[in-house]
Amino acid sequence: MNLKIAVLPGDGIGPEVVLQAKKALYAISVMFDHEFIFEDALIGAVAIDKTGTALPEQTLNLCLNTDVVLLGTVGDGDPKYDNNPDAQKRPSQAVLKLRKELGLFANKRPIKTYATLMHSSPLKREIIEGTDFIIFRELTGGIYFSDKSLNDEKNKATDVCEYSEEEITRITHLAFQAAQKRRNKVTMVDKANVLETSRLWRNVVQKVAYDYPDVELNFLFVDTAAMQLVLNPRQFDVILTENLFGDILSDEASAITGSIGLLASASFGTKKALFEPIHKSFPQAKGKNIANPIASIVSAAMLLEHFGLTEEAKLVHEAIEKAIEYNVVTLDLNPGTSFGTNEVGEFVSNFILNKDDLMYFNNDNVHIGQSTIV
Ligand SMILES: NC(=O)C1=CN([C@@H]2O[C@H](COP(=O)(O)OP(=O)(O)OC[C@H]3O[C@@H](n4cnc5c(N)ncnc54)[C@H](O)[C@@H]3O)[C@@H](O)[C@H]2O)C=CC1
Ligand SMILES: CC(C)CC(=O)C(=O)O
Ligand SMILES: [Mg+2]
Repeated sequence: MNLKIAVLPGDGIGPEVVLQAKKALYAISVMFDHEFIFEDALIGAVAIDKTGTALPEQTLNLCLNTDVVLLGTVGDGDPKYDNNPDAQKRPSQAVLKLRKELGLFANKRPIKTYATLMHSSPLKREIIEGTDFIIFRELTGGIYFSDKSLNDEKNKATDVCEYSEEEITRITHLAFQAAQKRRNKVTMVDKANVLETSRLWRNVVQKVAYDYPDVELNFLFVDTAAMQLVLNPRQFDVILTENLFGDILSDEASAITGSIGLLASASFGTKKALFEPIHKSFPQAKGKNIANPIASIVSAAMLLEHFGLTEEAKLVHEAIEKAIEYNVVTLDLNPGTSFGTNEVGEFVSNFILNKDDLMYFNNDNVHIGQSTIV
């Protein structure tokens, strides 16, 4: 398959982790005889410094004219970016604008525990073992996108939350269809005891649910859902929710798996698809070779799945599982590790390339080169 991939490394750890995803994709293209053409473009603080805007026209055009987008992370940590009164000069705004322009109304975030990583989560093994669910987050509506204002005295601000039936309906169908391929259960998360938008969500979701009689639907208030996520995460199959709640709950859910550095997301909708880690730019780790690249590499696997390259995606997941199994992991998963971002990425791409001359040693100094793995 020929694929033209727009790569937006961004800021902070973005360039380091996205490089590992690119290496994995390149290795896949070699092994499966695909042609993947990568083209890098600017986004975020680096784009502001070089062009004066967080999402340059050139970047947007590239994304609109390629098959798919691989995004790193944006945001530099310097408040001069995040607090800039001009929205065009805020890195997060670039991500929102990109989502809107590419029609990415659905965001899929799988949360799954790795059998060999139970010790990395602060939660008890008996609670988290076997957790496997997906958060379907609405991505181009709600409070992040509606009207905002600050009065002249700068002592009163508003963020309006708005949703239409159409916006709710289209993602609800996708969530139910996903549930049909899994364990046939959708949990809709809202705050319908307080919010008008949540009451609309409930009505619309209930209406759509008639088309999927084989799928069980239940509702949870978001505060209860936040508690249930850490008390009994195995109860969930597909969580369907609005933009803000999905953003917050997915970061919380990462604690179940052991690190936010493990979780990736796929965004799709009316035009293009985009793949990125769920974490942000972790500016404190920039350039230190300590960021976990697995979330970004999983996002590459999700990209492959999106194009029907199932075997290829499986191999990427297998490589990641091997890295974890052999403790070739970063600091967030093993405080005594001798491996960094690059080494984990190298392990994964070498595994894909089936190299038999690896000279990796795990933390117990046991040789774990490819020849001993397969
Ligand atoms: N999509 C994006 O890239 C977005 C980025 N931002 C920006 O990101 C910056 C940082 O935000 P934070 O709230 O600190 O969140 P963050 O996700 O960057 O980091 C929070 C914590 O998560 C952990 N972490 C995150 N990624 C990791 C990785 N790959 N490996 C290991 N540990 C990891 C670290 O312990 C870190 O201290 C801010 O400047 C913010 O504006 C904001 C919105 C969207
Ligand atoms: C721009 C933000 C809403 C990004 C974010 O935190 C996310 O999508 O997880
Ligand atoms: Mg977030």
